Amino acid sequence: MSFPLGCIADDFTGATDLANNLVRAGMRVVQTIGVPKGPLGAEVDAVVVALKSRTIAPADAIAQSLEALRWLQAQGVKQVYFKYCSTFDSTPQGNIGPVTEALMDALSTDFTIATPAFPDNQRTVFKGYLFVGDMLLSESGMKDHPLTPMTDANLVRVMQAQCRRKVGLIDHRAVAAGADAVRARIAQLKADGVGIAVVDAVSNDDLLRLGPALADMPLVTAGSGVAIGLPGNFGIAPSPRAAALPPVSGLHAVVSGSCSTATNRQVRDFIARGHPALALDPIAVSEGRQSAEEALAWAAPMLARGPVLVYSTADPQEVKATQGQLGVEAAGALMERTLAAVARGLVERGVRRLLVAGGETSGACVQALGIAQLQIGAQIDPGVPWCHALADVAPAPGMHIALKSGNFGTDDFFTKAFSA
Ligand SMILES: Nc1ncnc2c1ncn2[C@@H]1O[C@H](COP(=O)(O)OP(=O)(O)OP(=O)(O)O)[C@@H](O)[C@H]1O
Ligand SMILES: O=C(O)[C@@H](O)C(=O)CO
Repeated sequence: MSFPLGCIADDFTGATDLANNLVRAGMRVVQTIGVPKGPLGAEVDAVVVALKSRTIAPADAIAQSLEALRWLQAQGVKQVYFKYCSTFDSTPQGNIGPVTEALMDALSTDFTIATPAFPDNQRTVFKGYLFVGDMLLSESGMKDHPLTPMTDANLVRVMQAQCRRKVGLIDHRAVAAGADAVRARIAQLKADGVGIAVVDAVSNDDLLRLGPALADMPLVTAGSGVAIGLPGNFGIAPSPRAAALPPVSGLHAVVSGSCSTATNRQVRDFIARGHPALALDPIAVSEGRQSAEEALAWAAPMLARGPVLVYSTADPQEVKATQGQLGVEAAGALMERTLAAVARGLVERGVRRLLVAGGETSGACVQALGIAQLQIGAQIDPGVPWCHALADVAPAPGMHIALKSGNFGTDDFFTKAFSA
């Protein structure tokens, strides 16, 4: 079965974020975990292939993205969307620039756009500068990111450092004037030898005006925001039917390995509401004083009463101290393994609505559950929908799972999600 829009996302929660915006704009969307081996076997309007290519070596990110592109082309897609983070997470080596150029080469196209604008989550671009809330990207927490510190908010400069092609800007004057003005600006940029243009957008209206100007572009690169303006190009309008998921019934749980500011607030809020929560300490786990089995033994009698939380979420000082003792990668890998085993054990014990917080943690949990694809449902908060999946331990009728990016969601997200 063919579908018109094919997407490649550089991480799992980011893929879900993109899929969520497409669903809200009326598309029926499936997210695949990695590149599928064959055709999908489901009737959809878009597929998002979720990779884990954000921080791997550029050559590997290119190879994986091209493999995803070949699969999408074999399904007959009309347009390709490369999704990266709304905070433009990358290093001077990539991977946003190198993957964009490799996809342009493979699609034989001489022009594309680049914009992480996602106004629903306070990511706006003006005069080529990315703002996170009221702060420039370079003044936000992203300046201290351990893997992709973002110290320059000027995206034309950031993108140019990663690209061979000339990078330009479609500024807010053109976007505010509408699709014809954007088309005229693109023609001018092409005549000046520009191959990739950063696009200003400070509101959803900007993104909706931009959409029609992208109708004939073989490749679009962006955060998830641009997605709200694309389904109209394929004659698709918003409809609640796009978000309908097969119903499931069962127990509720949250697993959190994210240590972001937002997730720390969400954990505190969940506990303050009197819900049962168990903290896993990486040092105790590394010394065998805590384990996934123990966490499951703690959770089992509690599950019938409502959602339980198992978390290793900690504040920055605790995380630093742990990393100092175990090493950054070893601490991360240990907790990903442990929380993934907890997620699997919870589903084995009857959990059928599972919320996972953190991109890496989500990747580990989805893989431990043997989930190959997710059907995207209704939004809980911007960027985070409930999804339906079949897992090794949750065969038909399956389970509902939500993958929350570290920075997304309101403080009461862990309780609100289960009443959504
Ligand atoms: N207490 C802890 N100390 C050190 N590392 C931890 C601790 N708890 C979790 N980790 C690790 O920190 C990393 C958190 O990354 P993850 O991507 O899951 O969350 P995030 O960065 O908040 O989310 P996103 O990528 O969506 O922004 C994981 O590798 C996790 O295993
Ligand atoms: O765009 C975002 O901010 C998210 O979808 C994401 O990619 C977080 O990793």
